[in-house]
Amino acid sequence: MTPPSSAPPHSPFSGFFSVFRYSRRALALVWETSRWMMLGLAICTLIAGVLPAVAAWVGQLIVDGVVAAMESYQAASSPNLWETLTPVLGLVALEGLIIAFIALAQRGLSAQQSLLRALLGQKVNVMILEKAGTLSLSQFEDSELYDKLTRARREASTRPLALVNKTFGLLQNAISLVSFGFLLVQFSPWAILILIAGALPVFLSEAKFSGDAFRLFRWRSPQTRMQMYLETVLAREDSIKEVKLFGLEGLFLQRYRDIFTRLFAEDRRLTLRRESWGFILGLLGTLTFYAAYGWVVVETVAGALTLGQMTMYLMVFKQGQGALSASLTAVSGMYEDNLYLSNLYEYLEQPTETEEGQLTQGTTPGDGLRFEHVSFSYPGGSEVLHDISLHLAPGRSIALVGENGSGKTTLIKLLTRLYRPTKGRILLDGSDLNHWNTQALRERVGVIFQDFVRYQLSVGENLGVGDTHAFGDEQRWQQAAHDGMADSFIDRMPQGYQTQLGRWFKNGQELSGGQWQKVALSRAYMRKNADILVLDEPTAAMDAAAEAEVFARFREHSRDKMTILISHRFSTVRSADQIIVIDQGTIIERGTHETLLAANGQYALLFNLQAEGYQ
Ligand SMILES: Nc1ncnc2c1ncn2[C@@H]1O[C@H](COP(=O)(O)OP(=O)(O)OP(=O)(O)O)[C@@H](O)[C@H]1O
Repeated sequence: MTPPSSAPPHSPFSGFFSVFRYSRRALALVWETSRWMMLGLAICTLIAGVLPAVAAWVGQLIVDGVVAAMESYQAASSPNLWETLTPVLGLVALEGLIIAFIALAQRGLSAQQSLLRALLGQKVNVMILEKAGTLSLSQFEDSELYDKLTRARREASTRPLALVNKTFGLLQNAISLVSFGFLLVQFSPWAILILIAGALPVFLSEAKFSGDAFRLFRWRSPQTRMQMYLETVLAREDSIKEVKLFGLEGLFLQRYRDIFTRLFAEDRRLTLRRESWGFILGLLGTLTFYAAYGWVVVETVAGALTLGQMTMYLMVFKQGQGALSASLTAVSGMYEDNLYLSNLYEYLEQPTETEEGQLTQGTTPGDGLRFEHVSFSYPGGSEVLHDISLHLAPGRSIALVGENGSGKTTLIKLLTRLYRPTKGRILLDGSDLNHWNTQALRERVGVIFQDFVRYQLSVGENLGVGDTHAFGDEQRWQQAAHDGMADSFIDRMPQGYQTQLGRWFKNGQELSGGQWQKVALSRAYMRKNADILVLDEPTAAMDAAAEAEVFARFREHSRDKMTILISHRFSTVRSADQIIVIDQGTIIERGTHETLLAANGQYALLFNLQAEGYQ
């Protein structure tokens, strides 16, 4: 399989520097999250960068001081041990102090990093969720975008900080290196070259393998998503019932294991290659270090260096090499973080539909709703609605009837502008829906879809979501529950409207299918200003008596509203002013119950079929 076209170029180093474009944004993100902590990080980094070289230099002074003290002590006629030792002990104390400061700076770094990680994780997650709120339904149904979202959520909340930490780590090591270089150059400029030559190969291999790791991660994201999905199905209360009854655990677990085995094989291959190359090239670094070691020893024996200088150079070499390879690894790690961050920004920069309309009122108030030659195809799919025209005036009702998959719900999605027609137009009060302000439009529509959401919130809040302005308004809940016939069972619940629903949280109560439907219906009644009421299969789970009463109330409530009702039960739709029969996306019949029966077409056929079933 080939990686997707959006993957970075294959050659390990082409485009290497271009990916650093996200570093600046990551830094800006951290800066916005907490300026003080970023400054604190910078200061601690500076201290932790400079002090090791100072410690090495003081180390040299100590060794040379000890040698000088030994000589002067032995040469003196009346040696005073304390007097001879005082300067050296002073240096030892200074070294101890420096080391304590380095430890303090490092603690400061790790404390600020862990606090920043929490703040930044929250900030990035909020950014991801805010963006999710601006995406259209069709974008959500696009699997590529969904992949981007999953990838962004999985990794990107930790990556910005990782990038910033590495940037600071790099800075710290660079400062150390410059100060080490300053000491080392006095020995020989070649020593610096040896240091660099030893570390370069490891860096190049790291850069290549981190690019490979990223491409792997990106390419496999549909499989990872399938794994996450299987985890959900196997471990969530809403699916476990069916999983148990059909005995699906073994089947799904096997699929879960198979995906892991495949992914793990790839991981193992990459890890082994990465580490073997790292080891081989790392050996080169060790070799150069010991070459330099030998050189310093030779120079010391030859008398060109003091014992103190030898100790210092060896320390500087060792630490310098460590700092150099750490900086180079940080650079390749930054490359990796940048690649991951590109995910986040790709997702955040996903274009959203521009809000075209500003209308909060139509040009012909009172005209109602009109579909004019509307056709529609889902993105990438074939046409599911063909040339639909209809008119619904205030105070009137329409019922949509048709087989499964004929396009009834799709029509509602167009009306609520979750999708836009591919041909024709939809008018509300004489103005094209596209010209309406989305919020003004949505406030006019109260809709319950068949797959309404069962929120794991209190029963009152489950009603309140119907009108965000009255989300916590208990009086409005009660009124809506009364209208939707949910009040009688809510009153019997242990904590009334405060009763927690669902099983996710402590003391959560589960409702029956019909009770949930009454909650959903009441939720639609929360929308007091809505003058278009849409009920998509609102009573499928209710008993016959409840259904009859629901519709009696519904008619009463919707006297001056426009109502659209979708139902497979003919007893429900027969009282609508106009019944529209849809077949494979086309309107094939329309009229009242009586005229359609008289016409003896599809409606009459289906009605009689259902009536027979009841006899
Ligand atoms: N999100 C989607 N993406 C692509 N195709 C879809 C989508 N939703 C529905 N369809 C297709 O559109 C057609 C109409 O579906 P729709 O849900 O409107 O039917 P319906 O009449 O409401 O059916 P039912 O009575 O079963 O609820 C179906 O063929 C379905 O496969």
